[in-house]
Amino acid sequence: MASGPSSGHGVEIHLDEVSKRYPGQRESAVESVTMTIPAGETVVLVGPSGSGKTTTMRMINRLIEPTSGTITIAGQDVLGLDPDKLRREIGYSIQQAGLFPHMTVGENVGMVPSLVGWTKTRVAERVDEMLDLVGLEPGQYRSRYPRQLSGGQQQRVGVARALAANPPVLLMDEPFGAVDPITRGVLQDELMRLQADLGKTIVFVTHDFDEAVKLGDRIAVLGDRSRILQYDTPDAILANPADDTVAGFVGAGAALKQLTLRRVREIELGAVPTASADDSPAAFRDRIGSRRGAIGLVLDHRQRPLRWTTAREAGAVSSLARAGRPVEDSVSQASTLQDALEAILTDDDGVAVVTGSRGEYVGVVDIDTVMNTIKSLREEHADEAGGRVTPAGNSA
Ligand SMILES: Nc1ncnc2c1ncn2[C@@H]1O[C@H](COP(=O)(O)OP(=O)(O)OP(=O)(O)O)[C@@H](O)[C@H]1O
Repeated sequence: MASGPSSGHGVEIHLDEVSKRYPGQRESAVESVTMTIPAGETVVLVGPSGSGKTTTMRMINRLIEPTSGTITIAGQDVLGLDPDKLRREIGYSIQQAGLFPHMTVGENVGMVPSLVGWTKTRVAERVDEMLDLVGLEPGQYRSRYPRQLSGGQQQRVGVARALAANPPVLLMDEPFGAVDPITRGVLQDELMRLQADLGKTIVFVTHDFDEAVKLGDRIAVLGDRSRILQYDTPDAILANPADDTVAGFVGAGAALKQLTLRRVREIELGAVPTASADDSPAAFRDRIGSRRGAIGLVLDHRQRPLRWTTAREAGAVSSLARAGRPVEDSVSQASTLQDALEAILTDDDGVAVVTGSRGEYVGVVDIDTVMNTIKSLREEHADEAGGRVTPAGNSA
């Protein structure tokens, strides 16, 4: 393909009216799918079992041959390329890692680079580099066999293998489907970290909508025969599912899931009166005022939150260092709104204090701020929905 495997940067993939009918079947498994997967983005295909996600994905590297339609990668028609060469230029990682059991970890990871003719030394270096990248110490793991690894470690090797020849495109078919939820979360975080550096074009298949929300720049929700029900950003799909089927797939708690996509730094923070611990309690009492629910924040000499206090509590002590109650918890500007909501719900006064990179006070969030954010997100996407553009060839 145009950019070649060595440059490694993501390239655009385009599917144009792609269909697949398996031999002997009356109905097609995939019917006329048209979609563009932008260069450098992670696009997640989600949909119920049997909707044709795997079939769609495998046609991209021609593990399955399309019955009709065109697929281009970086503008090149994949049907015009040699399938073996094509597959070496596309990383592929599957559930249960799909490692060769009789090959060591190092041999598995180095397989494609060896096949495409890298020297032994270069392959060995690359294997170690890749194992490092996915958090496996090369000296400890490169000579093991897959059965000597945990499920999560095998998945890591699977990802290392897929990345080894630095392909511009990565196809991942439920790569984290077979591990426990905690390991899955860790592997998802690692993939996001890797992708932030690598900028591959990733097509990712999953059943798990939450995984799609977390990993996807865009999500394609597929129905029967891979019909595209909605293809949009996670935010837009959560705010405004295209129809009842998508809404059902999004599941309960769409608004809560949306909160995981927003960071505290993106919203307008509120403010409360602040004083330093050695300020006059009486003066601070007056500044907080007697409005119902009014509270103030006592800061230390480095502006870090120390204590919450009401006017009455401030008036009852000789030093603000003992006023009210300690600040138990704070959120950072990088926290998600879901974290902020958690902090608000567990705080006695329903307020979360937000701190900057040095732990200094920068503002507060309360339930009204969170609700207003959700409301404006919904309105924003409702406006978009008025003029929604559906992928060509699909009636969403
Ligand atoms: N080799 C095959 N021969 C005949 N039919 C097949 C073949 N492979 C898949 N199918 C059928 O094609 C349809 C789509 O299968 P596919 O595996 O692409 O779906 P999927 O969405 O990936 O499902 P899952 O989430 O369960 O993996 C299914 O109805 C399946 O039975």
